[in-house]
Amino acid sequence: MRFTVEDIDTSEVARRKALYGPLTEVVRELIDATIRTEVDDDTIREVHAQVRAATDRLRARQSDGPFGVRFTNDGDGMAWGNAVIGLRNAIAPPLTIARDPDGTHRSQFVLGAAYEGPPGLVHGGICALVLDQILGMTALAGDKPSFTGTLTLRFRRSTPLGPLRAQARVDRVEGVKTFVVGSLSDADGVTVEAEGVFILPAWARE
Ligand SMILES: CCCCCCCC(=O)SCCNC(=O)CCNC(=O)[C@H](O)C(C)(C)COP(=O)(O)OP(=O)(O)OC[C@H]1O[C@@H](n2cnc3c(N)ncnc32)[C@H](O)[C@@H]1OP(=O)(O)O
Repeated sequence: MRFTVEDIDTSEVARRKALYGPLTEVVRELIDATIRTEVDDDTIREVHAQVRAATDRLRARQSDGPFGVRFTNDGDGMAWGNAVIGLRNAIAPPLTIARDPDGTHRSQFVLGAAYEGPPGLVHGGICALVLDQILGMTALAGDKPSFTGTLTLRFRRSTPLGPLRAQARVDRVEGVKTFVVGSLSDADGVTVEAEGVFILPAWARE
């Protein structure tokens, strides 16, 4: 499992954020544009060649596998490949998740065309993806890892593409298990309710 430490300071983290963040954002826009474009066939073929060339340039030097979850010496996490919050992951919406003083976690975000399931609606698996992340981050206590053991969703009504909110809070802790509840909402209220059991794995117990 790739939890690694990188010997870099905050200015280097800021430099990398400023470098990679805009690249990820333009690729995210490219995904949306690819779904929604109605330009002519020749333009599609030209853009295809340009994107192929850009991809080949990035591939000229790359890591062997996924990004992993990296930490600085100060313990700041860089989950930059994460599918929901990753700074370098263009398929991440991305979510910015804030923690209230009482431990509740919240996020406001927009899901566009790339997250469609039924027409105009968010794919159910994407709802699960977003809720797994926010419930999982809520379950974390200190530097202990916590893995989703069970995630239960109730889709109360369809979730429209567009602006959404998610929130989660710890319901209770029983030994190595943390029970978290949360929801996904649109402007009219809750669309999906979630309950999760997050577990401190045996290999991380003292
Ligand atoms: C930065 C934050 C990011 C958050 C990202 C979102 C979170 C994720 O996506 S995590 C990835 C998805 N999840 C996984 O891949 C987990 C795969 N499963 C595993 O690794 C293991 O089965 C794991 C860790 C869940 C449990 O294994 P292990 O540590 O051996 O547990 P074990 O010692 O047998 O059981 C401990 C307790 O948990 C319970 N338990 C075990 N598995 C489960 C489960 N799947 N669901 C509910 N309870 C469970 C047991 O009954 C036991 O309870 P009790 O203490 O009352 O007897």
